[in-house]
Amino acid sequence: MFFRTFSSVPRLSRSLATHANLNTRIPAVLHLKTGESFAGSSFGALTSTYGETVFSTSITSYTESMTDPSYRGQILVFTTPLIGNYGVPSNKTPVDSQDVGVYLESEGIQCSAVVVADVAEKFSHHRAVESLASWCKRHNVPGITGVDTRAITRLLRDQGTTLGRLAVGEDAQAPAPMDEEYWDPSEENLVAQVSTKEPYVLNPTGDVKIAVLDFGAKANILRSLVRRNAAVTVLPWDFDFHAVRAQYDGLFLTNGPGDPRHCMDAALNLRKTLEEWDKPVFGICMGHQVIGMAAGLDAYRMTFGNRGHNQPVLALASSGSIKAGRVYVTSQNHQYALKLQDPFPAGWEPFFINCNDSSVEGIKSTADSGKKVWGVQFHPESAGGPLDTIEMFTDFLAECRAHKMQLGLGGQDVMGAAKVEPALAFTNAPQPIAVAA
Ligand SMILES: NC(=O)CC[C@H](N)C(=O)O
Repeated sequence: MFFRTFSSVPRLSRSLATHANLNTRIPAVLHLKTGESFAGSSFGALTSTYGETVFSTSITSYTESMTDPSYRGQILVFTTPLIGNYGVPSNKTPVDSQDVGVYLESEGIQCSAVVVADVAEKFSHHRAVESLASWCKRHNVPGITGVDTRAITRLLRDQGTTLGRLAVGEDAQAPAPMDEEYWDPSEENLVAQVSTKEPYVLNPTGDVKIAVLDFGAKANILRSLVRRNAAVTVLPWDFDFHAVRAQYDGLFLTNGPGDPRHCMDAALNLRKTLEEWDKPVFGICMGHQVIGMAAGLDAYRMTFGNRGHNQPVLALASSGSIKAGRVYVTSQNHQYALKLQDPFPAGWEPFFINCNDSSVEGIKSTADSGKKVWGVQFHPESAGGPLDTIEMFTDFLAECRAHKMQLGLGGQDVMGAAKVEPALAFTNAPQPIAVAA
């Protein structure tokens, strides 16, 4: 196989030598399945790994990105050259917050490895408790530094997301893996690995009951609901929501890693719910893709996806705080997207498109469909990224509250024949959910 080795950028190598506590004498090599190899130095865990090599253009928020479950199975290349300069905060929720239990986006680092031009071992931030290198080491995640991330990014942009291996220490001396040795995370159902195994409840005294199907939820999605006083029940991704729908005022579908085709059953279940239920439904990223598949749209794999905190999207329709014709700057992390088709399935319309590549960034139910369903490919909850679309959470909960009020006033069960179970007495402890007969 054609094999090229790119050496480190000299300027970066010199700056590396000034950092203490890195494994700077320990070699590391990033191999791409397409035949290129990039030699640098190890930081973080002294272990080798496989993954899907992707790049993110985010300038800050490396801790949030690395703990985002949607990055599961990915070797994350940061295009910003200096990463680690503000260290890593503790991942315990501050005592004044009763919400989600973690400060970052999940309990631990989710990506397989990180690729950084110039990792900073010296860090400075009032919240920082350790360096990026020591955090990676504690979570057994390897990193490589001193490589030309510009060259890697240009390759990935041209040839698309590419399977890779980060070889560390003695492994770095070994030849590049054979094609069949590369691990392809898209073959696996990564959602099943990261979703909660048991239902649990946050903020049980909230005034509106929201069920969350967890495909790999970022903590800030849960925080964004709880901070707007929703009582949030987080359910496993494959939970039979249809059977318990009567207990909730709205349904939320989260982000999640991997190929959305692994979630086709969830989409088919959702289709059943959407046929019989008119309460509000909101989905983000994987959740949006699941809504789209339920609506009859196809999902496809993009060349290199969109990852970064500076993706402009144009609103095509007005809804709540979103105004048609405005451009919102958004946080994104996805490899797949819904196909734009003409006409759209009956009862659905495009909501946003990406200003860079014209990909579908959102869909919604039409005003005359009698439904209140929204899906967005980007991340309104940010963490990291701009807060341009954060009020979509307020919009969603306002719709859930309005719907609940109508029910209260009319005293009618909108599900017709469906039997309404008495609300469960939830606590914060994980507990089984009663399934309506
Ligand atoms: N952040 C997400 O939910 C990503 C969704 C899906 N895994 C994709 O890559 O497109």
